[in-house]
Amino acid sequence: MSTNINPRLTQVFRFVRCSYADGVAELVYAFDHGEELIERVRFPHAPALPSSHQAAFDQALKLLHLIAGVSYYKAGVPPRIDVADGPLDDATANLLDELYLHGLAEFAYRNGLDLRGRINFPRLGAGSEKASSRGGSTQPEAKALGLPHRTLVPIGGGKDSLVAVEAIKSIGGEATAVWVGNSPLIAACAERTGLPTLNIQRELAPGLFELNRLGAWNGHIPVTAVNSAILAVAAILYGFDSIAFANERSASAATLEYEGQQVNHQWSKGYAFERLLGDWLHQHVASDLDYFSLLRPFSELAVTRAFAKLTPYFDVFSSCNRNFKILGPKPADRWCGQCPKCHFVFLALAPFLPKPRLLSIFGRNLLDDENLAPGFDALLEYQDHKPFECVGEGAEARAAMYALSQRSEWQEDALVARFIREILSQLDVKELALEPWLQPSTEQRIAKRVLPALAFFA
Ligand SMILES: CC(=O)N[C@H]1[C@@H](OP(=O)(O)OP(=O)(O)OC[C@H]2O[C@@H](n3ccc(=O)[nH]c3=O)[C@H](O)[C@@H]2O)O[C@H](CO)[C@@H](O)[C@@H]1O[C@H](C)C(=O)N[C@@H](C)C(=O)N[C@@H](CCC(=O)O)C(=O)O
Ligand SMILES: Nc1ncnc2c1ncn2[C@@H]1O[C@H](COP(=O)(O)OP(=O)(O)OP(=O)(O)O)[C@@H](O)[C@H]1O
Repeated sequence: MSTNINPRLTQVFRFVRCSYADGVAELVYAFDHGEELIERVRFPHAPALPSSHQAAFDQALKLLHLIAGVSYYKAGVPPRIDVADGPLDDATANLLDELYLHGLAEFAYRNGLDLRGRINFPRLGAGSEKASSRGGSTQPEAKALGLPHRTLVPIGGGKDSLVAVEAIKSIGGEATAVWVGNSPLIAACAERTGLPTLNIQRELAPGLFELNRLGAWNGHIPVTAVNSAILAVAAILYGFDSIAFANERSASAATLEYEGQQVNHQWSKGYAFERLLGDWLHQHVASDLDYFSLLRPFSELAVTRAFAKLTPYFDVFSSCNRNFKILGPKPADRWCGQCPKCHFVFLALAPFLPKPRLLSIFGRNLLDDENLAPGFDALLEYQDHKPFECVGEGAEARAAMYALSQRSEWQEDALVARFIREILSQLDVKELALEPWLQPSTEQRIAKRVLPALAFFA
């Protein structure tokens, strides 16, 4: 990218081309006629692709190109989107319109932008009723590829994916722990699972960092969608029939509502995206490739209860996202203790772990630090909205805090005592029970072969 381009002033975001050779996918983008931005995804020890799988692979790669473009599109959000390959079928255009609008909703809100009506991927037969095909696609399924009955289990370094791993291990069968990027923390968690591992490397186009320095728009992107698309390519390449994410039910709840639009930091972890991508893969890639979340029926509290039994992971895992920066310094400890993820995971594990055990994981008692009151207030949605982070619903944070307020070993800690003193009287105690949060819901799309893994949570 020539250094004098201000991406905020560009007119067109272009999906230039994508290619794959020798285990490396190249995804190429540009603003107007500026320099190319090239993202590379490296698939280690990639096997040769059988010719019967080529068409499916090409479709998955094309979707990855379109989805990963969100990191670059956001730098300028120009009024036009151009896809060099030509317009998209309705299902593909719908998926992308939804992903870019909702996945960038936090980005738009925090930058004071309104993306409604601005994101229109070019579609075949443009002018046809966009809304009519939103309700459910009638497109037939792609053919089955006879993919091996093996599961890719993405690992994020935190508690959720480790719970999913153990649930899948409980039913036997082949599974591989897979992660994108070069985090040593995630690598250590993946090793600890005892499963075979697969580490896919992703290099953002260096030009993006230059654009950021030049004052590009910047903010949150739906990174789970990017990881999901990478894993769909991997499933076809290496031969897996299932991709089992660990996105909990609570991820579908909006962070806040603004001018009639729901803003959800975790949109691409939510059920709406899971349905869109799962259906799209069945229609365009292979009818026997299943993409789903194994934790979809469960709240964050149900997940932390399950994780509390997984002691072998206590000295390796971390949910603190500050560990996962590509650039810049990482925290000295696995838990920074300052961010909403640290606060939430501490609070959500507390009802299910002996107190000394919890303190040994975090190295300190976050609920006994007055300075952290604003952080915990936001989690409880008390005088603030839920933080822009991957945390549970306000109501489940309140249920966890209430449970602690009833226990002598926690009652005197600064923030629990403050909850009892200042907040509890404003709440309806009937709505603070922990038990309802531990019940699974029925909404899920888990592949039939993997469904018995739900017994792990009984
Ligand atoms: C680790 C993190 O939280 N990063 C966010 C942070 O980025 P920062 O500038 O502080 O440092 P880097 O992570 O090194 O990124 C440098 C710049 O690169 C761009 N970028 C990075 C990754 C990517 O996939 N696309 C990109 O465009 C971006 O311009 C960075 O500035 O702040 C950024 C700006 O707000 C965020 O975009 C970074 O978020 C990452 C994409 C990220 O991986 N975040 C996850 C921890 C995250 O938010 N996960 C969500 C998943 C929700 C979902 O729907 O997918 C969650 O756990 O809830
Ligand atoms: N780098 C990554 N590579 C592959 N999958 C990832 C990566 N980071 C996160 N994921 C997956 O995305 C989903 C959401 O991530 P999330 O951070 O919520 O989970 P987690 O790290 O397992 O748990 P926690 O909520 O404690 O952080 C999980 O299925 C996780 O495995």
